[in-house]
Amino acid sequence: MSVLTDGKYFGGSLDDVLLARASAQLPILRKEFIVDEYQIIEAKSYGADVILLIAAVLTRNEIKIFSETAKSLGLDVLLEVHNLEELQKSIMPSLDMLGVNNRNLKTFGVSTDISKELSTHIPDDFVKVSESGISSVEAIKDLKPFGYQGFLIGENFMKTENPGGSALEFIKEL
Ligand SMILES: O=C(O)c1ccccc1NCC(=O)[C@H](O)[C@H](O)COP(=O)(O)O
Repeated sequence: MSVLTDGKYFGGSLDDVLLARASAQLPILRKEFIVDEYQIIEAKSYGADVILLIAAVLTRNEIKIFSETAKSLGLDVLLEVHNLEELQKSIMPSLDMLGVNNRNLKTFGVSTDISKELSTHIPDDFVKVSESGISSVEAIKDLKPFGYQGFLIGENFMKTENPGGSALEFIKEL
């Protein structure tokens, strides 16, 4: 379960992690622009299981330090990339999952083609996650042959009156 904790752009907060922790037994991802080790300690303290690191805003050295800090705290790490350059810069053993964001940050357009293109460049040691712009079961079925096992879906559920119920219905159809 992905919990956006960024307040400025998404209206989230760490209290949302506490609420999610108290409400569900699922692993919780703190979805945040992590730029400081302190945010990783916060994630652990508030009950998250996984942190997101965004390759577009971090150097390779920062990714190494932050992912090793997370692992030392027992957290898993999802590293997000948008292109091959970010992927090649970031691959290292302290990551658990590699996420390809289907949203182009320059145009905000979404296409799962980038997940397909990058899939062959992601070593099998990592869980492959396709992120954003997914709104149908067909899209998942289309991505699975490319090795994707995780799918980050937000708007498709959040725009409904009952996001939890919509997610359950969606999962039943898979
Ligand atoms: O994740 C991004 O790159 C992003 C860029 C601009 C606005 C919002 C963004 N992400 C917010 C989210 O966490 C999304 O809900 C998540 O990536 C899932 O995507 P979607 O299913 O398209 O909502």
